[in-house]
Amino acid sequence: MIRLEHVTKTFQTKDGDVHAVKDVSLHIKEGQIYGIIGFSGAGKSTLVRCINLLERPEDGKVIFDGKDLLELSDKELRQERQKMGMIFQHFNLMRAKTVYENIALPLRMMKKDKAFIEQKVMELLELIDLVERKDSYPSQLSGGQKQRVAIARALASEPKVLLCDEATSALDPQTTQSILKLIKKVNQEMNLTVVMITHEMLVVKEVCDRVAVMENGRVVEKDDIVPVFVNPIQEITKNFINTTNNSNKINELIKENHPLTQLASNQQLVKLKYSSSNTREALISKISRDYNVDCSIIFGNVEVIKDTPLGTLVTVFTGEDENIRHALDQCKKEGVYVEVMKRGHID
Ligand SMILES: Nc1ncnc2c1ncn2[C@@H]1O[C@H](COP(=O)(O)OP(=O)(O)OP(=O)(O)O)[C@@H](O)[C@H]1O
Repeated sequence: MIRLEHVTKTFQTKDGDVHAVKDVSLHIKEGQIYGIIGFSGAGKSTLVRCINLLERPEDGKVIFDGKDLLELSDKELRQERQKMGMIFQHFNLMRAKTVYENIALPLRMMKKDKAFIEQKVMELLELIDLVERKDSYPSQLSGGQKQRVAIARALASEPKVLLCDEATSALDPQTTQSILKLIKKVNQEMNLTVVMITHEMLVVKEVCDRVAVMENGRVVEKDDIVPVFVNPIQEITKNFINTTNNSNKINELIKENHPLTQLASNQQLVKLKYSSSNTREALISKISRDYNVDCSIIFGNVEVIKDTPLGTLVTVFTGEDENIRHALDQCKKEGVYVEVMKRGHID
């Protein structure tokens, strides 16, 4: 659906060149919800604005629906842009227009007739559950309601893609959930491809199928969502993931040499992560029996990544070195992520 190939965007400023996006290649498939995460200034907004050419990259290709957008005439580009809706952190609604008129705006620009507009806007108002507020003005709505109107306006031209630039960043956690639910719904019911820029891993965890992590203009890691959560490679990705649960607390306890993490010479402290719901009990008791090791869990957590449960266990393994090694090899064979966090040593 969208293929970015070696996209590069540099801004010339009076203080010199700002390399906002450097050599980024991504493939966003039809029907996917694709997250782009990074800290402020990482280049996320610039990258997403390169997708609809609100920013023109100086290098690379932006291929949408098989067409290289950089090769199109202005008229052709306008047509392709109609297939991409966009929503923003601060909603960008027209203050002097009602909810109804805000949603109707793109249809009026497309010169659709009155009956078509009426039907489409009412459909969209029902979708966003705001039929009763059709004559309200944006200033009379809550943040969540404004974002719903912005989503309806973005969907009015029946786009194939919805670009979301920090769409939930100005909203409280509960309203964020309701907007994410709406985005998931339109993704599933309308087969809409969604690109979500965010600095919140919780948003990615809730809705995305795939994620790219940006740092200093580059994509430093990209993968499907479950593998990223099970086995993040880059430090920045690990830090983002740590914001979604408290399993990193154990690292602090290790640093402090907390009694929970003090080990005898025949013990190892091991983090296990698994992505299917029934692995835990069966695997732990099985390896304990088969390899003659004791496993005592000191931390356990299950979180749901999109719709997949992902478990984390921090476990003290007690036994012969050789036996623990075999037990951990068995875990790896079963698809469990294994990280030895600390080994006991002979004083
Ligand atoms: N029009 C512009 N002119 C000059 N520099 C720009 C322009 N737009 C963005 N930048 C710079 O490019 C870099 C990337 O900015 P961008 O807004 O893409 O990052 P971001 O990850 O979306 O951050 P944020 O979440 O804060 O918006 C920053 O250093 C920013 O200052």
